[in-house]
Amino acid sequence: MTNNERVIDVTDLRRVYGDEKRGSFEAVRSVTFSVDRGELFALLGTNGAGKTSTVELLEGLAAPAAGRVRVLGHDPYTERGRVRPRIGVMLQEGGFPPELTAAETVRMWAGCTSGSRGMDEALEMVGLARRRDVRVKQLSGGEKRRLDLALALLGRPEVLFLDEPTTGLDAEGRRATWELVRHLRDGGTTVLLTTHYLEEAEELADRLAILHEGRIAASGRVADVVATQPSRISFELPDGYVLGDLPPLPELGVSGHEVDGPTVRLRTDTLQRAATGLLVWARDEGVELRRLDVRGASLEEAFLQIAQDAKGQSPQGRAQGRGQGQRQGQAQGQGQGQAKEMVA
Ligand SMILES: Nc1ncnc2c1ncn2[C@@H]1O[C@H](COP(=O)(O)OP(=O)(O)OP(=O)(O)O)[C@@H](O)[C@H]1O
Repeated sequence: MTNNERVIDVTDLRRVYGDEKRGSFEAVRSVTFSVDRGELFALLGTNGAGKTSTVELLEGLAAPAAGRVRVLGHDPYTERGRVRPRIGVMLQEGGFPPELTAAETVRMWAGCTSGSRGMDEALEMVGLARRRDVRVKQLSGGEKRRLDLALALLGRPEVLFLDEPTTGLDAEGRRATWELVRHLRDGGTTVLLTTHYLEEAEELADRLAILHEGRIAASGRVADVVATQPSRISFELPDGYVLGDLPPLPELGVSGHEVDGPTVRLRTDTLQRAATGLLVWARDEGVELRRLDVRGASLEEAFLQIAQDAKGQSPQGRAQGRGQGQRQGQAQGQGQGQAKEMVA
């Protein structure tokens, strides 16, 4: 539950690596977003998009080149002492001493954390209670990630930063971590998550931002980001039929189509109208639309499209994009004559 208290507030954030002498690189370029108390916010993006670079600034591990960061009302870099005890951080790589056991690792860490949750409780929460006496070097990759999470939870943080928390976990471990993160969020913990698993963001995030080359390419509630993408209908044309035999696609609210042998794929922002129009047509014709598949857009489709659009806007992306999409028709022209040839 959120209560509109801005726990994370980021305005026009920039991060630059290197220097003028060796050459510099701007990894985070004018990023602005905020996260309310009790909200789970996901940062998504392709490799190198700038997720970790952004999160590190929020954790106070580095100072921004420009812009403003506030976590719990404080600058996490210059007021680290005020912010650090109230946040939990799960980095991408824990780097624990390999000879210590899981329990010793937690005990060592607990010594550096104020307001500690008990060691047993932390290990229990991440499902490592039975592995407490196993040395870190003997833990699996997924177990190490969970140990990392246990350490982040020790201080009963108000804000939890999770950088790719389920990378390396099997399906069961991933589900268990989702369950735990949801439970923490429901208990009022504010969570900032980075992930490459779009299903994870779909499952957990109240809101998200998609980063591309250091900029936010799209943001909002998951449903709103997904709703920017068209729904899809695919089916096989009945024997003896061609695309031009269907009702006019613009009248069905179809915004684009592809024909691949007998398979027709339609894109539409008015799914019910298009699906109804097609089914009524099939009934009236007395034919079956084989392999009929009707589906709303997914976050994965939205992500891929947004990343592709963002790439297309960079000079390099435009050059790469030339020549793409030639097989895709626009409903306005419909290209039915050409499609007839393709399916005849
Ligand atoms: N210490 C550094 N020095 C120079 N460049 C860096 C440094 N750390 C990251 N970068 C560059 O900054 C860009 C953003 O990296 P970052 O790790 O923030 O991306 P990311 O979105 O977290 O990627 P991934 O999903 O692969 O973890 C990349 O081009 C990366 O090569």
